[in-house]
Amino acid sequence: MSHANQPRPMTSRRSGPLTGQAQIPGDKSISHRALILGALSVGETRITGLLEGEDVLDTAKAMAAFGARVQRHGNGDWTVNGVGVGGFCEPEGVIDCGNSGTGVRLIMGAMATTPITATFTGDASLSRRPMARVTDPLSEFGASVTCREGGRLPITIQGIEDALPVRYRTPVASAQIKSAILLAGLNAPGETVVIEAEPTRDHSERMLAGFGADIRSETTSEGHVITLVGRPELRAQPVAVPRDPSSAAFPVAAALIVPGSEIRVPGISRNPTRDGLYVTLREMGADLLFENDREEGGEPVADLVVRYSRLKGVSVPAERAASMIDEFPILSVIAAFAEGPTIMNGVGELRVKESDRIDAMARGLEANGVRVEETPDSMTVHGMEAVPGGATAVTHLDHRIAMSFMVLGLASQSPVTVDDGGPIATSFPDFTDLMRRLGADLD
Ligand SMILES: O=C(O)C1=C[C@@H](OP(=O)(O)O)[C@@H](O)[C@H](O)C1
Ligand SMILES: C=C(OP(=O)(O)O)C(=O)O
Repeated sequence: MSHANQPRPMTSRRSGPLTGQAQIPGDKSISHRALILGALSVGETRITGLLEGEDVLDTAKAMAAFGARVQRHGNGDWTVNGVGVGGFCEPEGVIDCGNSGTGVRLIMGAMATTPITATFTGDASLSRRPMARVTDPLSEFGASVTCREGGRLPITIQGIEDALPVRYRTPVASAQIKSAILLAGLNAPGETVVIEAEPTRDHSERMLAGFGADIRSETTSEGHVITLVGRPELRAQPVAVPRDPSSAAFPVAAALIVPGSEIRVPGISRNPTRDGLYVTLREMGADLLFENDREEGGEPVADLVVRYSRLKGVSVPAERAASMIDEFPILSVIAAFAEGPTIMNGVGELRVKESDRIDAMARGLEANGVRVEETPDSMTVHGMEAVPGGATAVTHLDHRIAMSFMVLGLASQSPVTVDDGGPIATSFPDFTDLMRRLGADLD
């Protein structure tokens, strides 16, 4: 699915104090995985709290195309009757993953060791993104891959029947590469091993274990090593999807930079592979209070109270990047209101997300009067007392760029406009209404 083709400009304006409770939607990463693992399981998986953003709805459609029975029963309430590991049927049509890198990469992994053929496509943003990082290891299982030059979509994969297990060191820190390999390893005999130089989000490991797979993670001299025993019978599970810390980052940022604000964000993830932004904000002097630590759906969560804070710039270490990889756009907005520079290191991966996020944020911030310096894998934002605003930022079909500049405009001197807010629907369809309920002036 692709969001409306007509660009939808949005504008945000300097707002009064934000107050109230921000009910964040379900985690996008966990939602994708719940649908895919449900489809690869025997029995009925009931999912509650599923994110009903376009990315996830595209994955739901894809799982149905591969033969699972996927049904919506109410807001976030879904069931998936799976076909078992290796049970995917050959889809009749092309699998359109819209704007979603997670969707297309994990689904290619899930089907690569089943003897069926599938063709994958996506929107203009997804079609620019590198896919060889996933199709290369899938070829090592024995799958045949046909793709556009440069390893980009559209891609046709002919899955292999007698796959061989793979031992693979990921070339960059990427949970999508890791997860695609693990999903392919489900239908290979023996042990499939993924080695990461540094840990990335561990939702796949947690959920594969929850569905009955034999999977273990350990840190050795080689790095972070994940070992999966192939050909398990995955058992259908109830999945309660926790709320998305990457989506929560936007109202959290707004409360931090709009004077007089205090908001509450219930049930936010405290998964250490996802909390780098909150560690960084604490270092910047943010007033963050986490309460009621608990576990939901196998994930650590807590309630967060955020208050407006006078912040100072910091240097973010490169080894923290993976645990906050999607939060750098909104961090660069927060940094614009901090005292001194905020240096973001080891962020080269931002250049191959839905957009080149370093370039998109640097150009948009500069247009709105903020000084930014960049290198191939770093970005430095120089904070200022009063951010001018008053310009239009180009979003390049990137939801997090759009939401970041909508937050900027809530505290800048003059309004901020984005050329197209449509892509926000891929991850946070309720963003505008939720922000308005907190008192934000945007449309
Ligand atoms: O595995 C996932 O669900 C995701 C992993 C991240 O990508 P990489 O791990 O490939 O950097 C992140 O950018 C994306 O939003 C979701
Ligand atoms: C990069 C992101 O998602 P994906 O890779 O799934 O498109 C994101 O949500 O910021």
